[in-house]
Amino acid sequence: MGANELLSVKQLSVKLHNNVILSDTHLTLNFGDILGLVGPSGCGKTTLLNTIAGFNTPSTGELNIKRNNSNSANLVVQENVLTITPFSHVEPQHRNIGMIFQDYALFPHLSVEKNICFGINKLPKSEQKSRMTDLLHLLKLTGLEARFPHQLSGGQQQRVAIARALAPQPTLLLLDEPFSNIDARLRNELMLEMRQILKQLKMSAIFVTHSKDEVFTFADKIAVMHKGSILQIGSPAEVCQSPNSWQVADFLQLGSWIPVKAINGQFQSAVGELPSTEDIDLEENTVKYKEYSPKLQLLLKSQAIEYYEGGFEKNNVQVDNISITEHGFHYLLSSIDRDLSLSFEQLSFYSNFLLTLGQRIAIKIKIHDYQVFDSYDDILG
Ligand SMILES: Nc1ncnc2c1ncn2[C@@H]1O[C@H](COP(=O)(O)OP(=O)(O)OP(=O)(O)O)[C@@H](O)[C@H]1O
Repeated sequence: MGANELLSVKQLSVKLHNNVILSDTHLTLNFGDILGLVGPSGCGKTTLLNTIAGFNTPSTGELNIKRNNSNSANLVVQENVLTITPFSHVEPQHRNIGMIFQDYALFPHLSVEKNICFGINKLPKSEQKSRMTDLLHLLKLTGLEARFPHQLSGGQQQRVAIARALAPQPTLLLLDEPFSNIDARLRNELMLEMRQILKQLKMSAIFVTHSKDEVFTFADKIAVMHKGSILQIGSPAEVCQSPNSWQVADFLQLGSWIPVKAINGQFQSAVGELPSTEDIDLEENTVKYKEYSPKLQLLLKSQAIEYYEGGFEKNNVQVDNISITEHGFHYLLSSIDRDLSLSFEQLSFYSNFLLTLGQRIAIKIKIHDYQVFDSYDDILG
């Protein structure tokens, strides 16, 4: 493992009740990084988290977890690396990992104080007291130590769950959908505060979420999962700028999709020909599509759409839906061209121009570095 790596997962597969849930999964996490696992429901996010925590056993592959808290290369010694394989299981309590469950799993019959100290009750009383006082302060829970979980708000319960997970001073924190039970209005504020706390503690963390907004606010890196594998891992900016597959771009809703046909390197669409591909390295792009695939899709961001005012003879779309947002009017456009192979129904377009429902207008694509993906493999399953 590299000096800065806290966790490495190699060729991991996991079977549950004879079903393959994870296959050939690779992942590395550096000290101090917060990684968000995202993907559609059922893709295996919780299974991966539970396998790292030690609640599932790998069928193949290997996990390596460092147990020390330091990222200083010369302090890392081999004995501090736990290696977990199908033949060498390490119990969850020996992994030095803290886990926060979606429902927080606080002990209802224990006070805040006893919940927090649950995992450190073998330490001397003075040490327990000192860690608890620090955590109460850090998580703004001072004064609530005698309360029971049912006497706390959802946000306070989450803070207690975090304090309890941090008390044993884990190397890694795992959080399963940590913000899903928090009121939508408070969620953003709480995410920013929790992120600050984890950064202050230099704590490494992996969290699971369904929400792209959550992952962009809370994570340093994101891993997009699909059908039991990680498709792409990188910083939010890297993944948004260069999604490596149709599934990644689609899950993160990076733009609208319109069908295209490739004819000698030139793409045709229901809103005209795309700018020339002369500058595009087709060799490189062939990893994303096969020229004759029947399901080539262009990823189109609203800013790449140019509106021709008064160009009615070139009308190619009509306005099917209008809503008002903080970015101006949001229109959903469908193509007028009914060529089934190229028509589209929901092109998202933000503009300050006032258009009316059913109005036909002309648009043009103004991008030069467009991204075309092949969604055929996904349709085949
Ligand atoms: N104990 C189990 N035995 C058998 N199959 C399971 C078990 N736990 C989960 N699965 C299956 O594994 C797949 C992945 O489940 P998992 O909970 O890891 O997905 P997820 O991405 O976290 O989903 P969600 O976002 O809906 O929570 C699902 O098809 C689920 O039905």
